[in-house]
Amino acid sequence: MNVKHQLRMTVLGSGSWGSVLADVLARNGHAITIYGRNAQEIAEINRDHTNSHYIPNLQMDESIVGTTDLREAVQGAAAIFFVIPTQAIRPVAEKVGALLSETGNRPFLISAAKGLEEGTLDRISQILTQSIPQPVRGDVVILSGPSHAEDVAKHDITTLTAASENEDAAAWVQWIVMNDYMRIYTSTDVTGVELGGAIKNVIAIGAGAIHGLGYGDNTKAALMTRGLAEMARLGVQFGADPLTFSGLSGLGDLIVTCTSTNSRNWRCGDRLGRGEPLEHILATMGMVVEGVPTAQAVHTLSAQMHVDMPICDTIYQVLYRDRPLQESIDALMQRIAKPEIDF
Ligand SMILES: NC(=O)c1ccc[n+]([C@@H]2O[C@H](COP(=O)([O-])OP(=O)(O)OC[C@H]3O[C@@H](n4cnc5c(N)ncnc54)[C@H](O)[C@@H]3O)[C@@H](O)[C@H]2O)c1
Ligand SMILES: O=P(O)(O)OC[C@H](O)CO
Repeated sequence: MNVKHQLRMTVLGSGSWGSVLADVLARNGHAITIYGRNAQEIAEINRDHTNSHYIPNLQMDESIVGTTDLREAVQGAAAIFFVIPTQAIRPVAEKVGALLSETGNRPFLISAAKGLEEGTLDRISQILTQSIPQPVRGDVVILSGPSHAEDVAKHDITTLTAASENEDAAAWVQWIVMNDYMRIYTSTDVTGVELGGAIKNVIAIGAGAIHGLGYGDNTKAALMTRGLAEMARLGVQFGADPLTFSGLSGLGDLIVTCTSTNSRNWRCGDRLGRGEPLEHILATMGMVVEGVPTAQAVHTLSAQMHVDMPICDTIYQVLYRDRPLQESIDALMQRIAKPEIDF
């Protein structure tokens, strides 16, 4: 265990990643409150130090305090981690903003979620800065990278990127999260880190789908490599550094999400490939599948920016336009021949 100067921090979201991140921070010596909306789950965390629905293999640090009271969670926190589904971040952040205006603390805002908001197409850093007034917030930091909660719960060696426009804020998050099984790198490319983390979820649905259909390793490698090209192509249009997509939040997360049965996005795709309807998959997953709403946002964003993203678009057509999977894959293969590097 890595004992550090104790800070009081809050994790918003008592799902799989929120519970594991809270545990990492508590084991690092910090005083952690975890906020959840489900009273039963929070009672279980406080009583048994477990979260059996979301992350059964985690035994949480006993110092973690669970609450369903957002005010109690926010008050006095040096940092607030947002670890809830992307589509829920704006309403929660607006409440946090109102509470911070009363409580007076000015915490770092750290997003560990990965996605784009439907409708606005905003990244999470944009949602946070729009929803929480500048005078009551510290710097925004994005924490992203290959990190299945199930593996971090086992203390598997894990690497992440902390990205912020303010290098010092990224370094602060690096310092509070790092220990002997978590190694954190810093970046100032917030846009690149966020877009990589969001778009890899869409590609992972595709990776699961081709597995479900019976395709093999060549096809998976093709999908991942060309998917990476698509995320970089969109990212550079927003000013991201193309090299960021070869890093932990891009390629690294693409590898873990496209090759692991732990991935909810991969599992969603696999079940689609086996012929299950999307509505049934989402209703029975019991956890968030970020790639589904993000596929819609990426579809609109790429059209607005005139960026060619045929794999993401195919996944969108399958998810939202009921286009048959096999027919979509055949159409992808029949596109006009082109050079590999085409930025
Ligand atoms: N699970 C992982 O391995 C992992 C790793 C890295 C990043 N992430 C990202 O973290 C985010 C959260 O994922 P997760 O795996 O913890 O999801 P999850 O489905 O396991 O849990 C989501 C949690 O958010 C809560 N929630 C949903 N809407 C809410 C609202 N309006 N207010 C308060 N709480 C709300 C749910 O009750 C649940 O506790 C996602 O963006 C995901 O991509 C997940
Ligand atoms: O289970 P997934 O597909 O939501 O992926 C979780 C994390 O983003 C992996 O880094």
